[in-house]
Amino acid sequence: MESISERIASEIYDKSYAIIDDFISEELRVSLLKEQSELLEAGKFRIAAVGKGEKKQVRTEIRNDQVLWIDSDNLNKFERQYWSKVEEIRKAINQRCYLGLKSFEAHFARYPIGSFYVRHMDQFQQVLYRLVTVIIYLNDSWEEEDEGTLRMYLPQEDGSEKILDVLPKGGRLVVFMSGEIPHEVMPTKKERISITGWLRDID
Ligand SMILES: O=C(O)CCC(=O)C(=O)O
Ligand SMILES: [Fe+2]
Repeated sequence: MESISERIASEIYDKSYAIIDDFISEELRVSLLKEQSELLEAGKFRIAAVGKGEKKQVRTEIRNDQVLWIDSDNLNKFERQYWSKVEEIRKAINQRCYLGLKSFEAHFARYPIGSFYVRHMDQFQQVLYRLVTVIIYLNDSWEEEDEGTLRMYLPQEDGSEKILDVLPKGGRLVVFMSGEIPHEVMPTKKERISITGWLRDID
């Protein structure tokens, strides 16, 4: 039987994205959410920046979430559980799509009420090594009226785009090709928590 990772890899191969509900257990989701709120309390989060290197700057008209990078050399028990599940995805995508993915980098992201991230692409000049975006949502509950959807602009064969709105439901995993799918976070009406990461072709 096909594993979840193999299913993700074949969906990435076929349509450049995959959405998997209940990718992590409730126990793991709650533990990661709790860790996030403790780190927030401790003042560890920073206003997210855009760009990289010398071009890096805070531009709150583009994005106004807060992030905290996870140190992949010092993972705690729960982070390690998530990393090992992503590792399965990395291997499966490499087998199916020959992308040569080597490593994973990720940060917690917190979107306070009213915050957003305008349309963008995750792979650009400074970060061409970001090949696949992997997002896990940690929210306790999410309804249509909470808004804050991930809006994906799926390129169509005829050159047009198809909009796909994804609710950031807890336990839901979204994977997509970083250089192929423009996307945005619509303004949220409820605090919105996730871990966003990228599979890379560098160590
Ligand atoms: O949280 C999301 O749904 C998307 C976040 C995002 O696009 C990013 O951090 O680059
Ligand atoms: Fe993004």
